[in-house]
Amino acid sequence: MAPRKLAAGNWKMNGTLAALDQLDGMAAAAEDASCDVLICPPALLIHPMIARVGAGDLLIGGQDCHAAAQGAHTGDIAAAQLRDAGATHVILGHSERRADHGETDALVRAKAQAAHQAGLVAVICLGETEAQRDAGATLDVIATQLAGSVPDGATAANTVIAYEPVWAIGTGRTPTTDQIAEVHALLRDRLTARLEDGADVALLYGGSVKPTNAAEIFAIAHVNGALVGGASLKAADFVPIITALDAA
Ligand SMILES: O=C(CO)COP(=O)(O)O
Repeated sequence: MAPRKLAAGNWKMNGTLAALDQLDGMAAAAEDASCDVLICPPALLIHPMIARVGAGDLLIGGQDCHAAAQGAHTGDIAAAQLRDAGATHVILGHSERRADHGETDALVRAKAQAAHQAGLVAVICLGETEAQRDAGATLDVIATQLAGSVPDGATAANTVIAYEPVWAIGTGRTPTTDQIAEVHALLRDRLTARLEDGADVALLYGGSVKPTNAAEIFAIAHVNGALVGGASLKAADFVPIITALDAA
């Protein structure tokens, strides 16, 4: 088995019901493509999205879940509630949540465990800051985040890892292909050493992925797809990224 290719869109805190119009083109591209295609909208849009696209090939996911199965956690969402709404995946440990909500590797690991228990695929995000890269600490930072954020029980079927350098998110700046290759090789090595099917875990790159740079990024060894922010909001931008991944 090889890693399944995945084109994933993270809508972050963007989109209202009017944005559902963008889904039709994305759903059509997902039907045509052999790679997996996932959109993670704000939680309020999960149900309307699934109602709009039906049980087709376009997968819908959440952007976070609580580590507990249920209970007194005002404002939070449980993994089982995402699953109940029809989500198949949940993004965890995005750098914006690590920064805005103080999420640690241990918390991300606990959330991933909750996601697995609920039957969701955890898309676990890792990435260095610009200061960490400038200090030459990138590989150490990534290895530490990976070791701390991935729970026991992770498999290629229930876990995806997304490498998202913090300085590349929403900036239009991307690492060189060598820099991406170096991190993805480390991820593959560590996952293969730790998990029985670590060679098959899908590894995504994220950070300023656009239609113009997607093909170059998808040609890098151990890049099995992308986690796309801004360019996943419009079908005109996201569909060419899906097509590039399918062709890679
Ligand atoms: O954070 C990201 C996806 O999770 C990347 O965002 P951009 O594609 O907008 O840089």
